[in-house]
Amino acid sequence: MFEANSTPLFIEMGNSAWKAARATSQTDILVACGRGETTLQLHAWLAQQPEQTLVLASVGSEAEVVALVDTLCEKGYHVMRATTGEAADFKHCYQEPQMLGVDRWLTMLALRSRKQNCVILDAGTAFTLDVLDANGQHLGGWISPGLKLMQHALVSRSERLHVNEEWVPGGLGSSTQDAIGLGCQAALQGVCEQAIERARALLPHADLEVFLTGGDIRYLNLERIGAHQHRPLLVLEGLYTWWREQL
Ligand SMILES: Nc1ncnc2c1ncn2[C@@H]1O[C@H](COP(=O)(O)OP(=O)(O)OP(=O)(O)O)[C@@H](O)[C@H]1O
Ligand SMILES: CC(C)(CO)[C@@H](O)C(=O)NCCC(=O)O
Ligand SMILES: [K+]
Repeated sequence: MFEANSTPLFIEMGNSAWKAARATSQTDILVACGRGETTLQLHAWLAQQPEQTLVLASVGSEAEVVALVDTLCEKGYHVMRATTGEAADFKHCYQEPQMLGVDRWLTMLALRSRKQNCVILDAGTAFTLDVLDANGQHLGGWISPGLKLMQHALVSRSERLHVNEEWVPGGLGSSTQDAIGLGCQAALQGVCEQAIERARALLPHADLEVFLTGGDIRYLNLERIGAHQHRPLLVLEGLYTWWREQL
């Protein structure tokens, strides 16, 4: 389909990490190929990749993104940047359309061709919900703190509190770290379950497809979520869809 050296790298600049993927040559399937935290790490990583065309989207500040794109262009890369905008067969409901985060917009772009009612749960730095109906209408969503943000909000307000990366699983914690881990995990689980419930209430007679993405999905009790598809690269899939439609 594409020449290996003519297909771009797809890069999402998230709130705390960047993630990259490339399309396999035979199919439309994306494969994750890089991840890092700083732009310095991104430049070092890019220097080792063959691609010279970059398709990117960023939830960072406009000044940061512009500076990054300028630097990449100076280094000789051809950069295509996706921003929240308009797309055929899909309409989002924000009164100020550009205010919708590009990561959220891209997940819906990736799913709109299904013409299904979709619930999209993204558990990253922030937790986001978006509901897209079968007519391609975005009904709206939620934004709440992600797991780490919740934990750090507690720690930042009290000298006494500390968190662990991992905590002992179970119902109740018998240390501060476990109690915070379990409490925040329960909050994340709760927001996911309520999100699905709310979407069902809005679309009572319709089938709903539930899509999960974001690294913190691993902390969810998936049995309680019910039928779902786990799509770790959903934002990048949307970026790929966007790119295909620019050609
Ligand atoms: N490949 C990975 N390597 C290391 N940590 C990961 C990986 N994937 C996910 N994680 C962990 O999962 C958490 C959530 O991941 P995700 O990539 O969804 O969000 P994020 O990078 O924190 O947020 P954002 O997408 O807003 O930048 C991160 O805090 C990270 O610690
Ligand atoms: C909510 C986040 C931080 C999730 O990554 C991002 O989508 C964003 O910055 N959004 C802008 C605000 C909004 O979507 O309403
Ligand atoms: K995200």
